[in-house]
Amino acid sequence: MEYLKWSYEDFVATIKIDRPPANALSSGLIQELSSVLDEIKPNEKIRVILIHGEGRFFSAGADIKEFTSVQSEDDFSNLGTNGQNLFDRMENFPKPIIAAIHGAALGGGLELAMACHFRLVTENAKLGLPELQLGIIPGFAGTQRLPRYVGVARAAEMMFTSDPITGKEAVQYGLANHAYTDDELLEKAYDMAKKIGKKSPIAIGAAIELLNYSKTKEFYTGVKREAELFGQVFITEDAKEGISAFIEKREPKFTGK
Ligand SMILES: C/C=C/C(=O)SCCNC(=O)CCNC(=O)[C@H](O)C(C)(C)COP(=O)(O)OP(=O)(O)OC[C@H]1O[C@@H](n2cnc3c(N)ncnc32)[C@H](O)[C@@H]1OP(=O)(O)O
Repeated sequence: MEYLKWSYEDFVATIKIDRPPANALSSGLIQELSSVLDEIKPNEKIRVILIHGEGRFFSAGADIKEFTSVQSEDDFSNLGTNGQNLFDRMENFPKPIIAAIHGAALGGGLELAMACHFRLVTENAKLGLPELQLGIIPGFAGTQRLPRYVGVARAAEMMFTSDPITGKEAVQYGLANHAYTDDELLEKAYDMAKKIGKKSPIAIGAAIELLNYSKTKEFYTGVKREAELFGQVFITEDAKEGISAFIEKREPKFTGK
């Protein structure tokens, strides 16, 4: 494993995202996460998964630098579908997955966290979907999951302004369950994971399946349309401008083309 470090103890697997400087979710990292889930699924010594990030952030999202090597609408759309599929698998995974978020969970980083069964945060963490700042749209099912947690109006504000909310606000809005100090986060998250690990894995698996019944057919129609538009928006001049502006560390100038 190049980008993930993981181990398990007390029925809890801890997966650390370790891809400096921002734990950006490259296609290689997404592939590794999928392989880790393959290993964890049959392992009876693992009943709960805790995901967190090494360094300053949980994850700053999909790897914007990798975007510059993607050429076509279809390739970009497929990149979105890959992430959507992994995150759907996580949400339906038979073992609970908890995200412990410090620093920032932005774009794909928040989409990853939203696919976990719940989120614990630090008070000052930044959570947001800033893709519109890049002239693109969220593409790992964030357009469908964020409104389920915070409501359509708040999701609209977060996406349209690209402004993140704090960990404290995330708890108020229902996006995260609890906010802790930086020092407390991992210990509290691990304690909670251990507590869940003492439950019957059969009952927990059944509870996860039942919780996911609230996901409607519209969700899957929505993520399919998200993948199409993710590709269509990516081939615009505005997307080239937004991504270049990020890499060149300047404000983008969008023209509507
Ligand atoms: C389907 C999904 C789509 C997406 O997820 S699109 C991506 C959405 N995410 C974002 O737009 C977030 C972009 N990043 C930021 O806004 C900022 O960064 C932070 C708030 C996370 C941190 O800001 P600061 O503390 O000022 O650090 P820094 O100098 O901007 O970043 C440190 C290094 O990390 C690289 N980096 C940050 N985010 C990404 C990313 N998402 N993809 C690739 N690289 C990233 C930077 O470029 C830089 O690198 P260097 O030190 O070489 O200049």
